[in-house]
Amino acid sequence: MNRIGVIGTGSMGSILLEAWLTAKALSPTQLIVHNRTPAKAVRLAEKYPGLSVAQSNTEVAQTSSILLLCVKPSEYNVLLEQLAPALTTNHLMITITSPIKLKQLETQVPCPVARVVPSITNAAKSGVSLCEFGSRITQQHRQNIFSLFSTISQPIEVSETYLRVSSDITSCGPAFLSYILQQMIEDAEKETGLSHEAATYLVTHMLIGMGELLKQELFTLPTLQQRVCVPGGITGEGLVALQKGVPGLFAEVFHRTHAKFAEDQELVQQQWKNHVKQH
Ligand SMILES: NC(=O)C1=CN([C@@H]2O[C@H](COP(=O)(O)OP(=O)(O)OC[C@H]3O[C@@H](n4cnc5c(N)ncnc54)[C@H](OP(=O)(O)O)[C@@H]3O)[C@@H](O)[C@H]2O)C=CC1
Ligand SMILES: O=C(O)[C@@H]1CCC=N1
Repeated sequence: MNRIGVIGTGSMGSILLEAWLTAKALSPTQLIVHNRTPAKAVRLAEKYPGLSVAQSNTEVAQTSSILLLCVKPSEYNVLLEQLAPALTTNHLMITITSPIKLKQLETQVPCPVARVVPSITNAAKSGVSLCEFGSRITQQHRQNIFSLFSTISQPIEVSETYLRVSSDITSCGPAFLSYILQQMIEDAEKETGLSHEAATYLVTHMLIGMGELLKQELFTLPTLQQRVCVPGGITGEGLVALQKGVPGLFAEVFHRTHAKFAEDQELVQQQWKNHVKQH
């Protein structure tokens, strides 16, 4: 595998890097990193001997063929400017952010570009990563991307149309579901006096067990409900409350994420236009 340059070792950049290293899918010498605040990158190099820290993004581009961009959308302008002197048609650029269209990115760089939207679940070498490929991507690039991300996730290809909602489910989903489960814990505490610790323990292990049932394909989501809902039993009573409050709730979630996404896309476009004017 070619050397991989990870740019931005914040939350997601470091999660991906550590997932590959702990999975032994990559060795530290196959990676070079750079972060705007150097201390974050240095800490990783101390933890994983052999991992190189570049002094600049130009150095990352000069010493690696795959560039994994793990910065936020608003940080792309500066980053692309820093990379420009060293970028060639032989690089493969992978962005992990959603609001920047691949077509837009292709106008700024000479190399093939792809998007892989990861998920925090990849930290456990689990969950999905969403892949979208730009027009310069070859079959070989696809294979390389799939093989790299399959060591820590289930990579699947998505079209731009469904990228947002797919990412809402796979990347934002862990936050949404943990919020709901947090409510279960708090209400159990409030309504019955069960300790926070005990409720957290029960909820956590219920979720792990449920994940196992799905993983082992012993049940699907609908058959799980059917089997737990004993006719005339207690679960059905509890579900009545959920049936009142939950339908439509995720429609609102998706409306909000899509609106924020459109806002971010617009902001990026404006930023890029202003940037071009200034130069
Ligand atoms: N968190 C998640 O679960 C997921 C996040 N994503 C996407 O990943 C992207 C990054 O998110 P996240 O990791 O949470 O954000 P963070 O802010 O934690 O990480 C971004 C990092 O990029 C660094 N950075 C910014 N500009 C540069 C530059 N020019 N050169 C080098 N490093 C730079 C920042 O440095 P500094 O230390 O100076 O701030 C920071 O460490 C976002 O677009 C997000 O949508 C995608 C899927 C899931
Ligand atoms: O909250 C965010 O913007 C990112 C996108 C996917 C997960 N986290």
